[in-house]
Formats: sequence, structure tokens, C-alpha cells
Amino acid sequence: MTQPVLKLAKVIVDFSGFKAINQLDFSVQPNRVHFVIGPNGAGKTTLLDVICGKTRATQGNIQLHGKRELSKMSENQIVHQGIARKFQAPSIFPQLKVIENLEIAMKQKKGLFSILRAKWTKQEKDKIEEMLNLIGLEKVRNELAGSLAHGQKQWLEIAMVLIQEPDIILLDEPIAGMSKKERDKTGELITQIAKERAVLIVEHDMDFVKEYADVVTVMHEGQLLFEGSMEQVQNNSKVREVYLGRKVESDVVNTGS
Ligand SMILES: Nc1ncnc2c1ncn2[C@@H]1O[C@H](COP(=O)(O)OP(=O)(O)OP(=O)(O)O)[C@@H](O)[C@H]1O
Repeated sequence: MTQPVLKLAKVIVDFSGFKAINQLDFSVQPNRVHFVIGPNGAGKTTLLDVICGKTRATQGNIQLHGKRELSKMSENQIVHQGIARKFQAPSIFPQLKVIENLEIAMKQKKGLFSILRAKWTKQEKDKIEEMLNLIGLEKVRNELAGSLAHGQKQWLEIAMVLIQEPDIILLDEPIAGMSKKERDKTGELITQIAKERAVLIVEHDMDFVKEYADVVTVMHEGQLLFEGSMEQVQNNSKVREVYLGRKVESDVVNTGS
């Protein structure tokens, strides 16, 4: 079996006696679009927070490639290990051009010393070009980022995260507020990204999960309730029970079936 990119073992996140994550064992394989779903309060956001270091694990281990232990590292150190997160709200620079946003992301990757060497190498230029093509914004490269449509802003930020060349990218409800067309394009983009790295996504939209998931983890009360394909998730009795009586029940239990 392939070595997981990321592996959490017996992780606990305790908020003053309340365990938002409770003895969680969880791993992410390379080249997979991996979704995390679960009812409100299940611990999904806390899972992303603890992986990227925004929240500290009270207990347990978080390992990257089976060796680098992340649970004691700062957020900044974790980014440099190869874990990048894109939050729901875009954090682009609206007053700068699309291409300038990508250049800033590239500068962050280069670090201070290389910034002093002001010119871009051919490799860096090619990378920026590759990102523009990947997100389909090559024709609007000189537009101000603030003038882009909602979906385009989200893709730009995904590209800014990808420029860091992370091993794993964490996305928090990436299609929130998007039109059908934008959602489809985001799904294609995510599929494309997963060819080179692992993608872990917290998502509430079950149609989207069904369409693009390779693996779905269902969380409940800070623990892993079930993991498998979306079809297996939909047919699992424990999952049905947890969602029973909740608003999302019909989505999880009936989507596309
Ligand atoms: N900083 C905190 N202090 C105390 N409790 C917290 C904190 N952050 C989260 N929690 C609690 O931990 C539980 C899990 O929260 P989390 O946001 O991870 O759930 P979620 O699955 O992402 O939910 P949603 O789908 O509603 O976003 C919730 O009961 C929440 O109130």
C-alpha cells in the first residue's frame, strides 16, 4: 500500500474539556481528491485547523510522509513542510493585477534572499504561466484581481497556494457561493491538481462530493465514523443513522440514488 502523505494517529483537540477531535486516526493518500463531510459540529474545520497548525493538538501525532512530525510545529513551519491551506474567503490582493498576485505568491516561495535577486528565472516565469493556464485566467492576467468574478478570485487564490508546490492542499468549502458553471470548473481544477498532489476538502455540498470524490471521510463527534467511496458512504447504515433527522439527511442519503 502507498505511504500516506499525511497521517494522524490518536489525535485529540480538547477545548477546555470538550473534545472537538477525539482520538482521531486519519490518513490522506497521494493523488486523491479526499473529502471530509459530517454534520455541523462534527470537527471538520478543527481537523483542517489542527493539520495546518492553526489549532494545537492536545495529544497524538501528525506525520507528513511517515516521518516529519507536525504537531509541535508553528503554522509557518508547517507551510514550509508542504501543507498549504486555502480558506473560504479569498485573500487575494484586489488592487493588484492577476499576474502580480501570482508573482507575490512566487516571491513568498522564493524567500527573502532570492527576492533581492529581482529577476524571475525562466523556471519561475514558466510556473506563473502554467498557473494562469491551469486556472484559465491567462486572458485576464492584466486585470485587477478585485474586478474578477467570485469563482475567478477563488481559482486565483488556489493558484497562489499551488505556486508554493505543497504536497497537500487543504480547501474549506471551495465552491461556496459559486454558479453551476463555476462549480464544474472548480471540480475539474481539483481533479487536475490531484494528479500531482493530495487534496483534502471540507465540503457540505453532497452533489459536488459525489461527482468529484475519490475518498470520502465521514466525521461525527470528533471521530471518524466511516470512510469509503461516496456510494459506500450513502449505503452505510451508521452514516444514515447519524444524518437521520438532520437537514442534510436527504442530501447524503439520497443524492443521485
Ligand atoms: N476554539 C474553540 N473553542 C471551543 N469550542 C470550539 C472551538 N472551535 C470549535 N469548537 C467546537 O468544536 C466542535 C467542532 O467544531 P468544528 O467547527 O470543527 O465543526 P465542523 O464539523 O466544521 O462544523 P460546521 O459544519 O458547522 O462548520 C463544535 O462543537 C464547536 O463548537
